[in-house]
Amino acid sequence: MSVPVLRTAAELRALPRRGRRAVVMTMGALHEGHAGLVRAARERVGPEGQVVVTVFVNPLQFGAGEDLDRYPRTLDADLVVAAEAGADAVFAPPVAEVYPGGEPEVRVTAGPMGERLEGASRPGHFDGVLTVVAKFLHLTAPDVALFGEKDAQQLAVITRMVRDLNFPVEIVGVPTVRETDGLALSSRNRYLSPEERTTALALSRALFAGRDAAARGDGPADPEEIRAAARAVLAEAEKADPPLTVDYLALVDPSDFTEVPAEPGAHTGEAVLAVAARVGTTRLIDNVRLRLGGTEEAR
Ligand SMILES: Nc1ncnc2c1ncn2[C@@H]1O[C@H](COP(=O)(O)OP(=O)(O)OP(=O)(O)O)[C@@H](O)[C@H]1O
Ligand SMILES: CC(C)(CO)[C@@H](O)C(=O)[O-]
Ligand code: BAL
Repeated sequence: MSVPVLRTAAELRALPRRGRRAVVMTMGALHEGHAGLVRAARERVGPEGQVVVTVFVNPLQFGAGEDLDRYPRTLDADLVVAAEAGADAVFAPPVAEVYPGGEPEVRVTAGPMGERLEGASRPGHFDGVLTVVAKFLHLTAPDVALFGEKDAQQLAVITRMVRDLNFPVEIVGVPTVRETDGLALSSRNRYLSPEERTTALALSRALFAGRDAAARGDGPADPEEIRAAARAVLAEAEKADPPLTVDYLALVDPSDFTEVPAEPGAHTGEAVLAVAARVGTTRLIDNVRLRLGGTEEAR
């Protein structure tokens, strides 16, 4: 099974439009989470529509000392995954095609939301993400763009950019795909040794413990109990061998990623419990959505 690979903006422009067009943006090293996004894209546009997958490791969103150089680049395998999941074309440009003048002087700024959690740990990260997402939305001109809830803050800043800057596209979030033991699929999982992977399971276990705490009782959930339940699991993993180092654990409002206040009932409706941690040299993130009214969200 094969899929056409487009390397330049000119080749992409020459791709004839067919029905509604969906785009799934990725950094490659495709896994079943990405395949799920492509299948969801196909469902959105139907058999007569068009699904374009982008594969691009965007240097602009990596900070100094991050894993830009070692990030897995597996285009041949990615083409197979994209084709099998139902993509019609893959746009995989070289860096010089996306940034012909070198680093762009003009960028999209993510604003205050881009400085919280992931943005605090990775300064400038979301400006880099939004700049390339804006470029790819212009280049692919989709009716709909799909992003994973695994990167919940990224999904929120992209949704905000599209609203604030009037991009004519629908943004759709797709639930996180997990291994049967709970680990969220991520391209960076392939950095993990078997022992590190065992420790890394604490991320999802902590989130599920927080979600269980939210579902206990009848009244409004207690944010401090949720945080404490998750923190207890992480604390154990900080003593494991190899250990986990927590970057942040936060219970936030999904629309702007501000912290949910400690008092039960002060924030009603949905919240996101998010975690970032390092195991060895690998930094992983994960999150779950939960209802502070006490009703458990479906996984
Ligand atoms: N497990 C998953 N379930 C659903 N969507 C996912 C999953 N993993 C990644 N995605 C989504 O796929 C898109 C491309 O993400 P990306 O290529 O960075 O993959 P990744 O596995 O998150 O990689 P990384 O390890 O670099 O974070 C994003 O919208 C991301 O949220
Ligand atoms: C959205 C994205 C493709 C932009 O480089 C990237 O941040 C990712 O893979 O999530
Ligand atoms: N999946 C988010 C892209 C990044 O970590 O840079």
